[in-house]
Amino acid sequence: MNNTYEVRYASSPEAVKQYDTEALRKEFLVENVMTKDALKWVYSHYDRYMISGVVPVTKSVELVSVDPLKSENFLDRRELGIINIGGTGTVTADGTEYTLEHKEALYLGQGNKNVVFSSNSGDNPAQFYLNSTPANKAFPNKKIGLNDVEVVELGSPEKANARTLKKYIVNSIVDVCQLQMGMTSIKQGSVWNTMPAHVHDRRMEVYFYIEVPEDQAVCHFMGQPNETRHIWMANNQAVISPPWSIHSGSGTSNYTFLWGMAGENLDYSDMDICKINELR
Ligand SMILES: O=C(O)C(=O)C[C@H](O)C(=O)CO
Ligand SMILES: [Zn+2]
Repeated sequence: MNNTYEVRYASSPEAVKQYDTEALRKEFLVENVMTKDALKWVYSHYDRYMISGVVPVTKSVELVSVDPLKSENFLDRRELGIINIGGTGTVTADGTEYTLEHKEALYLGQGNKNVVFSSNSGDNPAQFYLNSTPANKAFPNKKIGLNDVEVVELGSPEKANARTLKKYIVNSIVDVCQLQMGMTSIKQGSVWNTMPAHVHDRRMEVYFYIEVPEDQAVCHFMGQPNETRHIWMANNQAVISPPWSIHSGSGTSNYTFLWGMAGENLDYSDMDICKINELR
């Protein structure tokens, strides 16, 4: 099957307190995000956020609707964000071709019907990371190149959290209904992302860890600030962060991650910052 899906229901903070390692991983970790020549979706009931990744190697892959959407076309009532973490690729949307180089992004608005993903070379295929959220208005498609992103330098080497955050799909760059996406790269010698940690009960979030060396790992922290849990993660794995949860990580080396979110507002800086010495 070229297009499959898996549903993840939402869990309450009280329920998650009781989860063991296996249950936490089953509910929140997405182990296989990037699929060769096919699209496999995770449909989260947190803000009906959808997560997938496609690596077209031997053929082009078409975006088709999946059963939970009950719509003829995938984007009839949705918007889609795409970030390419592989070689050069092309996304064709209703006949318009968008070439995405490594770490370039594309926003596709509600109403696109025929969307096809392809790689320029099967030897160095594109790796399209996809996030989709419900939409109620058709905004124009827009490519976001490396010169279009908003860059923010955060943290410091002394606190082991020096990192570069790049905003790709945010409402100061592209008109969106609710989707926001970007990329944060931890600098060499630093290990922490999103520390001090924060919560934004208005928006859920999904992290997709990339550029984690094969023999290394990232420990992702989640939970309410006074009741945290952790999930050990490998390269190219994603984790769903409920709106009531912190989302932060520490690696055994430096790494990069793509973040995406959706919910009540489009205010990236609307975060309730946690005091580090009050985390439990
Ligand atoms: O390193 C960071 O800090 C982040 O990348 C934070 C995410 O962008 C985020 O959590 C946005 O709400
Ligand atoms: Zn956040």
